[in-house]
Amino acid sequence: TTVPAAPAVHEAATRAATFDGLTELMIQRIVIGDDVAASKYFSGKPVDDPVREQQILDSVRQSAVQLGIDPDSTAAFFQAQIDASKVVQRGLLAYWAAHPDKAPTSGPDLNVIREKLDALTTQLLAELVRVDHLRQTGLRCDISLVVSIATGEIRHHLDALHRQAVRTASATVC
Ligand SMILES: O=C(O)C(=O)C[C@]1(C(=O)O)C=C[C@@H](O)C=C1
Repeated sequence: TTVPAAPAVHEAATRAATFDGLTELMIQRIVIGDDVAASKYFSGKPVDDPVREQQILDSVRQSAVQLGIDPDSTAAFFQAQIDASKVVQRGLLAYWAAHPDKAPTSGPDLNVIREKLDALTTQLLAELVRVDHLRQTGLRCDISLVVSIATGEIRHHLDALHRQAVRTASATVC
């Protein structure tokens, strides 16, 4: 009988994994912040919705337990994603207030945007499971993250505001 070499298998998985998938989804969520900002520009609703935030955090905690990942670090990760959206929203709303000619001419329905964010939450949770081991590798985690973020920022042509949001979003990954 062959005994599987568990540490070797784990090594291989660690080497193979990257943060490319996770950072892609984080950036997609940040870009949706543009739609949220446009919707709030027209509705006048505040950027902060503490009730909605608590719903998201409670729900991801429950999912984390079911998926076998740490609920506290999962909630911290999603709090960072929410904070990143607020960076984008505040930046755009301030810019549009100062330059109304640059403001959007229509805003999408917030409920429709939230459905998109909920779908991304499910995908982000699956990625957190996939990269769970990589998040605990210290310097290797930091290096992998920097590479994936740089790749994603270039692919999405992110401006300074959105790159700032990526920094906020990625703060709790490693
Ligand atoms: O749903 C909203 O109203 C948003 O602004 C999005 C979002 C989020 O990132 O999920 C961000 C800030 C709010 O406090 C609540 C949720």
